[in-house]
Parts: sequence; C-alpha cells; structure tokens
Amino acid sequence: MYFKTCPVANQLNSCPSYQREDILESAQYFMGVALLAARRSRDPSTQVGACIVNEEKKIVGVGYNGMPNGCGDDSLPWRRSGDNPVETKYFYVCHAELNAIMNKNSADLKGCTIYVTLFPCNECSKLLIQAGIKNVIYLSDKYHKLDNVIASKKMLDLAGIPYE
Ligand SMILES: O=c1[nH]c(=O)n([C@H]2C[C@H](O)[C@@H](COP(=O)(O)O)O2)cc1CO
Ligand SMILES: [Zn+2]
Repeated sequence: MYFKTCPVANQLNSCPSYQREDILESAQYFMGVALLAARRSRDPSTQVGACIVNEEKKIVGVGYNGMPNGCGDDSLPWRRSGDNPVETKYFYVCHAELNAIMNKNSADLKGCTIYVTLFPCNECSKLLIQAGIKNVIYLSDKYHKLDNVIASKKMLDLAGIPYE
C-alpha cells in the first residue's frame, strides 16, 4: 500500500515506498500524444493526430495530417471546396494515420492499438487493417454520417477490429 503522505513521518516523500498516485492513465497519455501531434497540422479546419502503441505499451509511431514530404506547405491548397477538386486539399493531404504508419520505428505494427483524434476514413482503415493494427481508439466521430466513415466501420467490423 502506498501513501501520498507518509503515515509514519506524516511528511510528503519521506516514506521510501512513496509514489504519486494521480498519474495520467495510459490511454489519456497516448491520446494526449495524438492531440499534441494534431497541433502540428497546418490544416485550417481539421487537425488530426495519431499515436500507435504496441502490445508492450510503447509508442511506435506518431503522425498528423499534412502535405506529402517535399511538396512544400505553401505549394498545395488547404481549402475545402472550389470549382475544381484539384484546387482543394483532398487529393493531396496525407492523413494522420498514414503518417503514423509510415513513421513507425518498429519492424511491423502487428497487434498494435492506434489512438486517433478523428475516426479513421475508409482509406485509413484499409491501411490499419493491412498493417495488422488490432484496436482503434478515437476521440471525435464528427463525420459519422459520411459514406466513407460508414464504409470504414463496415471494414473494421468485418476484420474484427474493435473501435471505441
Ligand atoms: O482519417 C482521417 N485522417 C485525417 O488525417 N483526416 C484529415 C484530412 C484533412 O486534412 C482533415 C479533414 O478536413 P475537413 O474536416 O476540412 O474535411 O482531416 C481526415 C480523416 C477522416 O476524414
Ligand atoms: Zn483517413
């Protein structure tokens, strides 16, 4: 049993078995890392972060949505709509999940959990499934009515990957 205040000396930290108890839970920590990564995104409307964690609870990949490497942050559009889809961001932006997978520092991602601030789209779910990710933890599901998210959930269900 551990005490915040040592019951013997009635003094903080004086007990050899003292340890802090109000620590961040691991799920909060990993989602916190995803949220911090999202803050690196230059997308003016939606910033997404992803943090991939292995079965030993070690972070093995982090990413956020951004333009492809070498394409220059000012060379491609960030707008959401326009007369020509080529002039919107959607053809270009690399999703947070893709970047987290590509940034992995382990041989593979089999059995990993992904913490992601926005529910993965259908393309990202394909990547997660093929990479061997076994669990999805998300914060926002703001696009749950969109077909791509419905399709995404369909694939995750079929692949036996829970999301919560
Ligand atoms: O799975 C995802 N991962 C991800 O990084 N994104 C990014 C792509 C865009 O930069 C942004 C969505 O933009 P918007 O909300 O303006 O449509 O979020 C979007 C999704 C799902 O839509
Ligand atoms: Zn996606």
